[in-house]
Amino acid sequence: MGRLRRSMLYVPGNNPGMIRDAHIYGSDAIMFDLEDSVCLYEKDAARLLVYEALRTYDYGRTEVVVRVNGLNTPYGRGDFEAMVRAKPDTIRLPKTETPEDVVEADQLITQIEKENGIELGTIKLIAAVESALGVINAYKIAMASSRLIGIALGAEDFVTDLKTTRSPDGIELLAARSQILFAARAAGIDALDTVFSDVNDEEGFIREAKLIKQLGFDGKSLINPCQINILHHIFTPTEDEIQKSIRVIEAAKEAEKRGSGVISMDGKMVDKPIIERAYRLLKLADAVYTESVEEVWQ
Ligand SMILES: CC(=O)SCCNC(=O)CCNC(=O)[C@H](O)C(C)(C)COP(=O)(O)OP(=O)(O)OC[C@H]1O[C@@H](n2cnc3c(N)ncnc32)[C@H](O)[C@@H]1OP(=O)(O)O
Ligand SMILES: O=C([O-])CC(=O)C(=O)O
Ligand SMILES: [Mg+2]
Repeated sequence: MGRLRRSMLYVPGNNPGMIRDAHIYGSDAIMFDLEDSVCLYEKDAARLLVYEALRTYDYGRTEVVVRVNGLNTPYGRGDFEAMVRAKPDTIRLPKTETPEDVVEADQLITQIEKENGIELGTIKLIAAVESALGVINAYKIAMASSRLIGIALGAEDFVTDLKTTRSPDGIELLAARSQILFAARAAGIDALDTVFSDVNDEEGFIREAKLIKQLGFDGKSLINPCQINILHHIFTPTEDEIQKSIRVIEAAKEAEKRGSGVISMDGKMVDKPIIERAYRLLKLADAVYTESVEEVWQ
């Protein structure tokens, strides 16, 4: 099982207080933003602030991601130059539309790594898809670089591109979410869902988090610390699921001894894919309980 990426907390890159304390809330990743949460006249200041923070603070085991500006903007190149040298774990490329966007970012990172004596391939990439063209190209994007560890949806920009808005049940996002998920699974990387923008709508957030987990996503971007524990709770296997998985595996081992591939448990068929899911659930439970910081669900 790879790194847990249930929760990625966006932190505006121009907010010194939030940047210093971002990891204390216990999200799996923190994502310093140089793009759309930073207005044009603060772009340079934010880049400098995040650069200094990355070189100064110890964020412990939390994955550190920076969302840079795209290379088709006046800020993109400077963001890459500074951020690669500051060595976050991962750079998130916004508004990715083609595999060439990823290749261009990959080559630039390689060049900066070389110039600064950083081991090649150190900095990983997440490609965020935020337009119809990006969704159509999702698989090619997901396959475009060995640095890619995930492909993500940026729904606010996406619905704007589609000329619609976000609805409570998210029907307008279903096709894009599915396409991104297929692309991620086919490429063997993580599928990461978008932000839920109404901090005060807890019920709506829970509904969306359950939906994306059921679709198969590995996690979701967040905008506020109050969303972290709710999301982690939804992504944590229940005691019941854990016990059932243990029984499935025990029954499968017994069946194997008897030379039988398919068995029945509580009236339901248990065969290879079900056994594989049981192992995966136990691995997730193990990662959640051993790797994540304490979480209290009340
Ligand atoms: C479409 C897109 O591109 S979305 C991605 C870009 N957007 C962002 O990055 C926005 C990130 N989120 C935020 O800036 C804020 O959460 C807001 C503006 C939405 C709400 O801010 P507030 O009203 O201050 O939130 P709230 O009152 O819940 O904050 C509680 C505490 O959490 C801190 N906090 C809030 N959001 C964050 C965050 N994203 N990261 C780190 N700390 C945070 C606050 O500083 C505050 O700390 P304090 O108690 O020490 O003062
Ligand atoms: O990455 C995200 O979820 C936030 C974002 O940029 C968008 O929704 O357009
Ligand atoms: Mg966006």
